[in-house]
Amino acid sequence: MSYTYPGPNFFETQHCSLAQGKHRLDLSGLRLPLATFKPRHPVLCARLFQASILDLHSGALSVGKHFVNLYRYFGDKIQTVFSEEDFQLYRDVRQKVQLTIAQAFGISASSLHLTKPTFFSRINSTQARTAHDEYWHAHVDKVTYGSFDYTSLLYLSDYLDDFGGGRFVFVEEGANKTVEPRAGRVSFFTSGSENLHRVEKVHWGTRYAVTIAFTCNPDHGIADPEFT
Ligand SMILES: O=C(O)CCC(=O)C(=O)O
Ligand SMILES: [Fe+2]
Repeated sequence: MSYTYPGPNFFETQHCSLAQGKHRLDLSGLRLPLATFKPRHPVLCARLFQASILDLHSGALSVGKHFVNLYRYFGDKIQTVFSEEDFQLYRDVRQKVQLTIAQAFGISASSLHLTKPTFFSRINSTQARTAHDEYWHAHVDKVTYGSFDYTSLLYLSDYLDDFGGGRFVFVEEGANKTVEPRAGRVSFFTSGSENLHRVEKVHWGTRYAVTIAFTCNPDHGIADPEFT
């Protein structure tokens, strides 16, 4: 199946604009599901202390070396964890990011499809327990995740106020370019080898972010999560 996909030169140009701080979108002030999850469920959150990934699409929440499915675990009671507004907000954010990426790259928003995994991440300075937790390795998203064509990162906490370390780094010969997470800051870039990147180890505090990915291939698209 063929689908439109901008060429590598285009990527490089866009990548440079990102490094100059252009591909940033400020969504600060938004209350996202993870932020509401914590105060509503302090006991659960304490028990799930090692949780690092939450995927609202599948319900997968990482707990130490394993994943539990929140939707299965809570069943009908999931409504005590999330509300319809949380899901609406998630969809609104996804749409806003999608429109912004389309505009920045000069493509039609309808040619972008949300893809998986799209997830919340929580990183603190506790030791990684599985290779999966080793977020600091340099990687190419398309290789790591397969279907990604565009990666976006929405940060939910502030570098140096909420955590130390944890900056996002584009790995480039001669010039590493970093993005400092700020709550509400969104950065986005094409997901190929032109954008090899890593996250610095978090030395203290807790860093929250959402990785939202898009594909140009409709076969790899996923639907927004629904509140049921
Ligand atoms: O959280 C970040 O800043 C980057 C995460 C990342 O590289 C990824 O999810 O692939
Ligand atoms: Fe990545």
